[in-house]
Amino acid sequence: MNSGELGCLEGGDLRICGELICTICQDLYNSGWVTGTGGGITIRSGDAIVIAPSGVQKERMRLEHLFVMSLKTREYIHKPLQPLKPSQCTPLFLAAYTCRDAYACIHTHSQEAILLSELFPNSDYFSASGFEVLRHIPRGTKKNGFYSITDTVKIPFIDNTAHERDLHDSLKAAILAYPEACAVIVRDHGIYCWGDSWQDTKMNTEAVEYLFQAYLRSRKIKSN
Ligand SMILES: CSCCC(=O)C(=O)COP(=O)(O)O
Ligand SMILES: [Zn+2]
Repeated sequence: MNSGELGCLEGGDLRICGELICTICQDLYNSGWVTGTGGGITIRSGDAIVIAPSGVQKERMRLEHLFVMSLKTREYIHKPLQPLKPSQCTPLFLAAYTCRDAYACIHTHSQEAILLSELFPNSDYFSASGFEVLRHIPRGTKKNGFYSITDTVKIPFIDNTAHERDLHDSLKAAILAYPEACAVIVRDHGIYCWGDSWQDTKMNTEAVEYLFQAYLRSRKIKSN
């Protein structure tokens, strides 16, 4: 464990990851995809993963509030000096890192994810075809290429639970059952979305959330 307020977040790649986490959380808040203390993001640099604290307004976080964990040992390399706990999303972020070799993971609380849960109460997945934005959604990872407009993308649903940590097993099962998905919808809660880098993770989240918005709007117009 490094000493000092920032420890290993003082400089180098981990500081950059930490600064990105703070900035991207502000973007998520301004997009309306997180409110209150909900949602979050983690970013990885090699074996080190940077994690936000739990129960704080994520758009107001600063570097000194962040945790750093070793992916291999699961031990904390750095903890904030303030009495904070790591995000309850940590086991879920770890599922994306280990099952998909992701380099970042974003958790939103978007209303569109909630609306889709209501619209498809009995479906195992949300599916869509015919949208331009599909060309920006990877088949699980960009190493497998991207969807085309005529393809059908499937994004699995999992049921919500009272505690974030209890979502772990079903999230992991969905990640493994849908290798061509880069996101999972937690019913009536939000999404987890990952990627091969922080940039890919941010773009994948934007593309998936955009698809949800476009799908719901187009469905509304067609039903009028
Ligand atoms: C069901 S747990 C509620 C917390 C939550 O959904 C969330 O997104 C934020 O968790 P955190 O621990 O990072 O504040
Ligand atoms: Zn949440």
